[in-house]
Amino acid sequence: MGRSSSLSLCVCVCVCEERRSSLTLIMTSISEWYAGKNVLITGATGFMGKVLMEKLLRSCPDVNALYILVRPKAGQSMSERVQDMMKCKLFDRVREDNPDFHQKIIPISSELTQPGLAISPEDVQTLTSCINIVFHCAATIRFDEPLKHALQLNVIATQQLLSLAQQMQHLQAFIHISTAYANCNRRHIDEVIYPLPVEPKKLIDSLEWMDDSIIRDITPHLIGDRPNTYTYTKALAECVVQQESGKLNIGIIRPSIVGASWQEPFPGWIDNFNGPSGVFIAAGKGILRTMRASNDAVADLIPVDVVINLTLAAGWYTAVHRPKTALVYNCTTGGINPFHWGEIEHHVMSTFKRNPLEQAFRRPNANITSSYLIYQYWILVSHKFPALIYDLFLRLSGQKPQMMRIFNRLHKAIGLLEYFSSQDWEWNSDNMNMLMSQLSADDRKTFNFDVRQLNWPEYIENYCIGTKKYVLNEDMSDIPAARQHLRKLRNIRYTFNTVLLVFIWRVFIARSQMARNIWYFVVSLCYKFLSYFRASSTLTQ
Ligand SMILES: CCCCC/C=C\C/C=C\CCCCCCCC(=O)SCCNC(=O)CCNC(=O)[C@H](O)C(C)(C)COP(=O)(O)OP(=O)(O)OC[C@H]1O[C@@H](n2cnc3c(N)ncnc32)[C@H](O)[C@@H]1OP(=O)(O)O
Ligand SMILES: NC(=O)C1=CN([C@@H]2O[C@H](COP(=O)(O)OP(=O)(O)OC[C@H]3O[C@@H](n4cnc5c(N)ncnc54)[C@H](OP(=O)(O)O)[C@@H]3O)[C@@H](O)[C@H]2O)C=CC1
Repeated sequence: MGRSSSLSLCVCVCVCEERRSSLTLIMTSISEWYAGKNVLITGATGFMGKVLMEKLLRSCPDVNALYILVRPKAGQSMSERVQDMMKCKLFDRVREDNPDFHQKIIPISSELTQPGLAISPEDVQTLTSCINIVFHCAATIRFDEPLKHALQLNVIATQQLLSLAQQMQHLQAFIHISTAYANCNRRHIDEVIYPLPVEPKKLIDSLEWMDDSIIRDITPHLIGDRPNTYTYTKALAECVVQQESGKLNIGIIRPSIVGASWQEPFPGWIDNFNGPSGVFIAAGKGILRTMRASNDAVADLIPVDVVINLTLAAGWYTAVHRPKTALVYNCTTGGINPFHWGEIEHHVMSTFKRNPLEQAFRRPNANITSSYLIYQYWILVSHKFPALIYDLFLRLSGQKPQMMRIFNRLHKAIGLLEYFSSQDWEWNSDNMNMLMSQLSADDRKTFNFDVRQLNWPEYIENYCIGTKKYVLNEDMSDIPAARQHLRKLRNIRYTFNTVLLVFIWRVFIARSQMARNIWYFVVSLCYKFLSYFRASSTLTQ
């Protein structure tokens, strides 16, 4: 064989080998791909971070290690926080499968708002030499965060993490968690990174030297037609990811309103008051009686397990296919399986009537309205008036009044949410569909993000029960006592209404002949109506 033919054979063998190995790589299942991998997660102590860790440990049991960036908080050291977190009920299934699962979790001390993310040089060395994939979940999700802090965490920390990722020798994918509302100033949102009128780097440089009061003054001008600093800084973060991605393989996940789990690790898992959860709880406790929302607007809730399954699948796809530019995945339900706020209200109320929360303030009975005047009326009659009476009762019984304070906080919270519950958006979800089509039948089951199968009434019921069990730590066996409490509240209401009626009668009606005539007229009209309906129903029987 001549030199040239042996060379071409060698090239051919190499090409075939390369093709085979890339084919094998493409054919590997998601959990096979994660086998042996070292994963870096930010925001692991948060709602989504915990579900992400749980799913990785449970469905990708051969993953090598999860490196998590954690800070000490509320008097607890980093290790105490991680130990506490691993005791959480969320990890019950993982614990059952592998009681030593904690050995795979390697906490790294980090404060994301500090230079270099406050990671020690030894830890930087470890991370840069072993990490294969990064999931960046950490963020401040508060709607009222001062711009400087939101920028520090949501944008500058992302920039710093990207620069750390650039140094990682074996990194195959960087997945950034954004929000579907990053571009909520648009009605139709494609899976693209939209440019902003301001250059993120210039903004970061300018805000650095500015006084807090000046920043507060210019914040409304900067955020423009976005409702808060959260959505604005998440949009800036996307631009930073695009600009600073260099040679990294990037995926951006944009979930809408992340709610309790649909199926995994069990239905209804939720551990916070964010977004709709706080509203559901406040309504279930009988505190919230009204909220501004449009009955017909799409409630774009997305279960947390769906978001996490899509995120893990996107990690696999990004590493294996290495798309040339960052792929954005709008992770929403509205365009695929729409459900509306009016329907949510109905199912939430019905669930809490059947499964009441303990020690409710009043019987659950909330109504949403899009009318400002009706909303203000109900705020006065159903929130402020009962709060005043209750605080008066507390004062008279020697206790500290608290209800008005609770309502003021509630009004602030629902005021910040109403932007999202009063209008519709249209998200394109081509990349989510494309990703689904790339999965094997088994992966589609294990990492299910097909929201067409979501049964909303069942999901909302599990969500509400989840808030009761996992957020409020209430026992389902106490439901009879909670029902008894609601009956007591009903009797108090009947008594109160009767006393009020007698009072109105004594003060206004009994003193004037004309009021008495009107009163008798109304009563006789009601009586005639009742007799008419009784007679007509007897005839039809
Ligand atoms: C029954 C009919 C229902 C019909 C449904 C109608 C409408 C649906 C409602 C909402 C839909 C819109 C959701 C939009 C989400 C957009 C999607 C995103 O991108 S995700 C990010 C979501 N982010 C949030 O949701 C954060 C919003 N929260 C805040 O910004 C702040 O928490 C705050 C509301 C401004 C309150 O700040 P404050 O300083 O006053 O309090 P804290 O946050 O420090 O909390 C103190 C304490 O209270 C608990 N808490 C917080 N929120 C609530 C709440 N809503 N209800 C009850 N309790 C709440 C909190 O856990 C703290 O407790 P503790 O001190 O024990 O830790
Ligand atoms: N929840 C939702 O409805 C939606 C969320 N998202 C996005 O998903 C991601 C995760 O959200 P979610 O889990 O709900 O948020 P959480 O508020 O539950 O979690 C936030 C995480 O970020 C960490 N973090 C915050 N500040 C710092 C800091 N200075 N240094 C280190 N870590 C910090 C928190 O750590 P610590 O425990 O120490 O505070 C926590 O682990 C975010 O990027 C958010 O924008 C997008 C759409 C909807």
